[in-house]
Amino acid sequence: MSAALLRVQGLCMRFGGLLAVDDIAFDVAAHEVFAIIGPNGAGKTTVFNCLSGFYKPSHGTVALGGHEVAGLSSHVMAQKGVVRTFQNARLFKRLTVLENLLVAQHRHLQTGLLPGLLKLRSYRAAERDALVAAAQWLDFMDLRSYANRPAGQLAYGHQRKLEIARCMVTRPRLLLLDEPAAGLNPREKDGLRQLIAQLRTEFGVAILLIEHDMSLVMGISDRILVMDHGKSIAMGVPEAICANPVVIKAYLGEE
Ligand SMILES: Nc1ncnc2c1ncn2[C@@H]1O[C@H](COP(=O)(O)OP(=O)(O)OP(=O)(O)O)[C@@H](O)[C@H]1O
Repeated sequence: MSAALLRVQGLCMRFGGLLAVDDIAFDVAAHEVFAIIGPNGAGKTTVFNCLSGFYKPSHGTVALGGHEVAGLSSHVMAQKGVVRTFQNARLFKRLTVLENLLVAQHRHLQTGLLPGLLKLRSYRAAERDALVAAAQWLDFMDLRSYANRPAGQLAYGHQRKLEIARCMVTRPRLLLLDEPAAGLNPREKDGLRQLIAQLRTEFGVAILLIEHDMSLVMGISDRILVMDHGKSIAMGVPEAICANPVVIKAYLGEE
């Protein structure tokens, strides 16, 4: 396996008396699909929040491409190529689908106020590039016919696709997907499975996902970390995780 893109070591997150994340360690390689699973309240989302700049970890290190990034803001993490989706799609619901994709790039590129006010050539070029990239992702996600609709009016499955497009339009190195299959119908889940495979192979992004849909997780993940009560209880390839009695007891057994 190639060198780690993301290396997490000794990660802890404490909320008062609760150690929600307790000494978690794992690597994600470039182009890898890595899943974190575990029962409700295991600490999965808290790990995501620590990796994407929403929480400053209580302890531990997070290295991206060999550089320490623990505690940086979500905005800086996005500039470094780490972006995420949320359990419930967080979009600018009153902006159009296209505008959502443009805003994502503006926040990312930071062409600056002055060039924008003066409409300098560099600003116009950035605007044009942003439109081209947005159009490409609208096509790729089959959302072009909704381009001028407010995002909040899209069907839920389309909103989830738009949220992933909004991440991808910033050309991330690592995409964090928080329960991407939640609320999707079986056909949409099949589409998601294909989409994740394509994002990795065609766009070279590594994917870290939290997911409760075991069929999806087992079908798309290279490796899986299982958490329970904040701790890591198993890590390995899907076949090994499925056959691990500790995992079956803690997680699969409660289905
Ligand atoms: N901001 C917070 N303040 C206090 N406690 C928190 C906070 N965020 C999470 N927790 C607690 O930390 C623990 C882990 O929560 P977390 O949301 O990370 O679990 P999870 O594995 O993502 O669960 P789920 O699968 O239900 O989303 C839970 O006991 C939760 O109540």
